[in-house]
Amino acid sequence: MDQHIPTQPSGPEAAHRVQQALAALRRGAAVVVDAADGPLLAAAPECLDEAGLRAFRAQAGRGGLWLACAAWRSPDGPRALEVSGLGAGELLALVDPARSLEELARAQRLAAAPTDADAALELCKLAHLMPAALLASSQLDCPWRVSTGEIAAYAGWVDSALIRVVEARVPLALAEDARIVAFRPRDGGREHLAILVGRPEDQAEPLVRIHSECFTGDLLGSLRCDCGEQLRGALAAMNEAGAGVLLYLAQEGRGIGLVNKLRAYSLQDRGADTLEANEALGFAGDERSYQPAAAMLQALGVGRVRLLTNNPDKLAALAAAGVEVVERVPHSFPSNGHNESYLATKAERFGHLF
Ligand SMILES: Nc1nc2c(ncn2[C@@H]2O[C@H](COP(=O)(O)OP(=O)(O)OP(=O)(O)O)[C@@H](O)[C@H]2O)c(=O)[nH]1
Ligand SMILES: [Zn+2]
Repeated sequence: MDQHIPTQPSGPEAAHRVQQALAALRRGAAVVVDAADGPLLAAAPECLDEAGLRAFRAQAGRGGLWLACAAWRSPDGPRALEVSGLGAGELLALVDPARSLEELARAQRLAAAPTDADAALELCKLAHLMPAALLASSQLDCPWRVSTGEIAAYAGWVDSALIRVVEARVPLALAEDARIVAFRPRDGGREHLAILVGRPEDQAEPLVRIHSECFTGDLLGSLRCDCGEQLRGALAAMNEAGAGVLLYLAQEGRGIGLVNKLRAYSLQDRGADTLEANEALGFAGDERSYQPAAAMLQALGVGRVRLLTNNPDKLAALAAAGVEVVERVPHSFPSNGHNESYLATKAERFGHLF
């Protein structure tokens, strides 16, 4: 048996193994999570077709197949369903967050998930897939293996350093004197961008905005949220003030990824609010880390800021990372006929200061 014994849970080699596992999951292949109780074979049901499921069964051998979902939790941990006889379409239907919870609860077929199911579910989150995993215990060889320690250490390792890659002048309609500096995460993932208006490094306390990517709001002008207005409003305020830094973080959907955000939207269309929708999918309300934002400010030599935000988490995260927030500058815009309840939920359930 190819028993993988990690020396360090974090570092380039461990990160490489995690990344290979993420890519494998996304194309429907099975990966092995080396856990305390032995190897656990895992695949993402949303990426499995019938052929993939057959291959999974062959790798799993004679043991049973379990389906775990981060949303199916009891106070004792994740729960799972015995799914040995089911087809790929049936598995997918079971993890459909819009219908499964209720049905499963009624049938009361949920049992305690195999040990270390959480690590497999975390791997799905890192792959920006739905946190649901088909699981089996396996003794067979598999080219993609990661340990639970490597999975746990991965996000922190990625966030702990950024590489400053390039700087270019990019005149913007709202701020002609603008530059973009790109910062690449340590795992070679998508770059975070700092948009510098004027010369913020020359100001004692420049305006700063931490903005998480929102494809729908920023680019398409979606009216479901306030992101587009916040983005453009921040650039205009910085232009007006003569300088500022807008950190554009590659953290779509508060860190759950665009596809999962669209899943959350579809749950919101059935009555959930933005927090409940995240939770029904098995995510926390907010899955972001502001470590990259603090690291970018430090790299840019900006240690004291006036932060454009309504989000208390951003204030706390910057302070904890050693960036002094001398002032919170409120950053709200009128509602538009589609985002009233989104804005109300931010105030009522996320503690946003309006
Ligand atoms: N999961 C999820 N993400 C959403 C939803 N609506 C918007 N987002 C994402 O939320 C993020 C926007 O967050 P920010 O602009 O940083 O706003 P904020 O956390 O409200 O904080 P401030 O605007 O600074 O007060 C973007 O990544 C959006 O894609 C939603 O309904 N569900
Ligand atoms: Zn948005």
